Amino acid sequence: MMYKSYPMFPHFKLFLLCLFFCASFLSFSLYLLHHGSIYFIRYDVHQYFKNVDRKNDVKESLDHNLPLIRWDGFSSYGKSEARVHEELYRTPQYPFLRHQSLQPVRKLPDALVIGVKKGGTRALLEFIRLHPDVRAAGSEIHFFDRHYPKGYHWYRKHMPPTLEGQITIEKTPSYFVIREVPQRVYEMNPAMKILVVVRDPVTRAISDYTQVVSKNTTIPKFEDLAFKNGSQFGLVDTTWIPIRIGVYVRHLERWLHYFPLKQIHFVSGERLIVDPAAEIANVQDFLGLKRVITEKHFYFNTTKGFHCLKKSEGHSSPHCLGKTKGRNHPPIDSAAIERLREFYRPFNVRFYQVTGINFGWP
Ligand SMILES: Nc1ncnc2c1ncn2[C@@H]1O[C@H](COP(=O)(O)OS(=O)(=O)O)[C@@H](OP(=O)(O)O)[C@H]1O
Repeated sequence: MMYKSYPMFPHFKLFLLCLFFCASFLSFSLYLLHHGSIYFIRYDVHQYFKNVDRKNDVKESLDHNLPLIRWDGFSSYGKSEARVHEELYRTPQYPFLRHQSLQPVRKLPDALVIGVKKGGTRALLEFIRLHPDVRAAGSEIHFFDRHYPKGYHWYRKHMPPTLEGQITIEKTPSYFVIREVPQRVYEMNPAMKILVVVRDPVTRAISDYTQVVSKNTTIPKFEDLAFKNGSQFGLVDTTWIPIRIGVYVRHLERWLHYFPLKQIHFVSGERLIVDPAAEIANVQDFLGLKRVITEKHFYFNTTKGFHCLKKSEGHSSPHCLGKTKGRNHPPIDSAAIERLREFYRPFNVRFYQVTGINFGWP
């Protein structure tokens, strides 16, 4: 009788079971659609970079031209929520959000600090790398002068890992003066942003000499090296490298053969010492970065006699550049200094004309 009044009962039970599974599957799918797409996108990005890496291994391809992967992981959020998240994601103060979204990747540099030696290149690099959108190779890589035959793959391996939107910077001060370097940089990336810190060439030469003498106390006096034998500060020895480096316009002309002036930013080494925030503001503009590094990041250390950093990557406490930066220079005969100023003056004037900047060197 029971079976007669509910003839469909056994199938009905099955029907209910199916309904339960369908409902569960549907809600799980909806959940995935809402939250899970982020993981699929992240996986795609990861795969993309893996493929890029593999391609580079084989072809040494120019990965500076790789398109940036745009984040659209919030597309499944409601519109306003997506905007809020996207804003947070793009704000430099939230690197951890970025960190969650992309695999870091080593890229060839977007910008180079090419010189000049003893101009203040370390200070520039340490200051600009405070910016959350900048990653820098810590040491001088010397790719374009010493290690060029090792190829782009080798170079890229020496770059720090970056996240989307971050730029990579490398500094090797000898690049400015080595003949082959401009062409090599151009061939790798004609859009390379180039930074040069320049300093009064006489002070620069003395600084260079100070470094040499600190390693080898037996070398002759500065005056004996800077002038031809017995010329009594008459004939400047232009074969001596510390003198040659200071003829900036000659080196610059070689770079201008490959790069337009607007792609080269000049930093005044003197201003970098007295007002680092102002110089770094211009550098941030040149690199297309938000002005994040300001005077708040620096303090003047009276013992060192230079500006130091309140904190930086790898340092949570205030610190200055190392003791090889900001050394005392040996006393140099004033007549020798005057003669060197005379020697450099026409080259400096030409340099001001070419760059359109008067650096005000005496
Ligand atoms: N904040 C701060 N602290 C210390 N030193 C500073 C700073 N800003 C600029 N400078 C000047 O940087 C000079 C060294 O230049 P470089 O870093 O280009 O030298 S190197 O080519 O990398 O060896 C170094 O030259 P010397 O004074 O001759 O040692 C400094 O004058």
